Amino acid sequence: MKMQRLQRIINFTGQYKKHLFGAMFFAMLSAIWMLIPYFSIYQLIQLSLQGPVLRADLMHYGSIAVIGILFDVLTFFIALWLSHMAGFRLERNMRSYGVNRLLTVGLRFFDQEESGAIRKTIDDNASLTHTFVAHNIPDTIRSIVAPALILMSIFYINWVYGVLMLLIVATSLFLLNRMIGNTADIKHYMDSLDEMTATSTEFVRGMALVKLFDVPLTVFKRFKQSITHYGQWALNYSLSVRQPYISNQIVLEAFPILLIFALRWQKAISAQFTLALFVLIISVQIVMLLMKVLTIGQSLYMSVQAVDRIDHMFNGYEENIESTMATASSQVDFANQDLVANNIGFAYLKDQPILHDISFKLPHQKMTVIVGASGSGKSTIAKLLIGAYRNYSGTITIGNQDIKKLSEPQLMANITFISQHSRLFNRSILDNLKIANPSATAQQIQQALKWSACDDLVAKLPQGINTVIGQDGVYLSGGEQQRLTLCQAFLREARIVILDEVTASIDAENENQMQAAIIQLAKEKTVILIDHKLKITKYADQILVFHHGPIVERGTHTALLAKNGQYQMMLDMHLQTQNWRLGGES
Ligand SMILES: Nc1ncnc2c1ncn2[C@@H]1O[C@H](COP(=O)(O)OP(=O)(O)OP(=O)(O)O)[C@@H](O)[C@H]1O
Repeated sequence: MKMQRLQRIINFTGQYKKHLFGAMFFAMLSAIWMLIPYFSIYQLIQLSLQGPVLRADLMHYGSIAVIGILFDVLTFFIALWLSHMAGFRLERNMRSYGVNRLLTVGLRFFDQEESGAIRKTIDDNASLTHTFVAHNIPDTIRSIVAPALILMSIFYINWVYGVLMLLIVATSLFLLNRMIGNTADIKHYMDSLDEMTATSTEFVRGMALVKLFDVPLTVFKRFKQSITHYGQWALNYSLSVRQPYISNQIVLEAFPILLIFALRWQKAISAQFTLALFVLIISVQIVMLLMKVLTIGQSLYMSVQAVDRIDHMFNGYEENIESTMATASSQVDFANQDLVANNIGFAYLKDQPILHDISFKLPHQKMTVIVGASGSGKSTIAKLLIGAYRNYSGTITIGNQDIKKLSEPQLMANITFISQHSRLFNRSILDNLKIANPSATAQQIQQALKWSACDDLVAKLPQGINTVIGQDGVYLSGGEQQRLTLCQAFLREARIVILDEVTASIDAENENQMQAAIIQLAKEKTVILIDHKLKITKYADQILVFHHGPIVERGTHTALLAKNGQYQMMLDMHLQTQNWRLGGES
């Protein structure tokens, strides 16, 4: 299973797979060159036992050692260069994979997952696999091949020393393995690290608010808890590896020290003793190299997890698209069609209903305003209308088409959805408008700019409609951006426009201009406006009042005022808050 997953990571290197195999080959060569200095030392020890070592011998074996080191460095450099080529391609392909999967998931995904977390999951996991391929693979090859060759050579020289070396290395590796901990611990470590990173992002984002409102830092309790949790895990982990760590140090360091003491009591240095000392010293080197092999298990686990983590983020979000694949290719046209919702019931979480028995009709080319208390489900119904969630009870039809049977592209070709979070790209205004309708003529664009009250705004910009947003100090206010997104709505051919709280955070002047634009838009298209300012409601053909589940009132502004019910109450409260503000100003 792990091999298959490893194969999957390697497949992400694409055409650079051969670079990876090249890197493995050069890493093997470098391991052979790495042994040359040890060979020189061994030869010099042998010579020293036969008498004083000649300068010429020293120069000879010294030169061989230097050549060995140079070739070791060169071949390992080539190995790393090739593995980095493969690693960077892998990282790029992993990112493309993540981005392509973004295109396959339904809108529900973007409602449930935070954009920052999505970016982080794709970016961080892609870099994790890069480290594995670019660094760990050549390191591991070298760290396996070199010790294996050393061990074989020692066995060849003297099998007793071979066994001695094997014993030292095996004991040390056993202890080191205990130090690494199990995969559950590593997963725990990664999870708590992720949690700490996520909460730290929240901490940085929220800092401005803390300063503005002068609130105590206790609001970041979750951040503190995540640090404590991570710290606690790290401490427990360190304490749990205390014993094997100390034992390992004894194996690696105390034995050679004991041998040096033993040396003092020797009358003459025997060849056997010198060889034993050489074996011990070289064993330490082997353990150092093999340590890297042990940690590769950890890196491999983390890399395999990396692909799984990206997959996991998307799992379950493709169902919308798959279930409607059959009809995806056919075009549908909502022109002159009414939108009808019948007995809609919906809950994000089981047993926590948000919408209950909702029925309404949105006549085409009319303006419907949805109002209601915060959390009453206004945005939720909009999400159902655009097909982001399809697990609701009841039916939503446009003409005779059940929207559950339409694919997301079919729906989005006919519906424009704009929320207060809609943003423009940092491209020219014209480019942004063309995104809404690539075939819009200059005349249509001028008309849309006029209707959305953006013509003056564009005229004031240094390069007019070709001005690039965010460049040369050109920035647009939130209200100006909202007006331009409304201009996009005019340009789109979609017959239905849903506007979710688009005037929520804009000033009075922008609001008046937006209001005029929305009234104009309703002459062209079917408009559904979710609103809490209750200024535009008097122009609506229909108002739907939501109240935590069902629709409690419906009708025109005048009809609802006559009812003197929930709508009137909301209006009174709104007026009251406006008076408070006026009072504050005076
Ligand atoms: N993605 C989601 N997952 C789970 N619950 C959600 C999600 N989005 C909204 N909710 C919950 O559904 C309820 C209705 O939310 P919704 O955003 O539809 O209300 P709203 O009427 O638009 O409120 P507001 O006027 O404050 O924007 C709220 O209790 C909210 O917490």
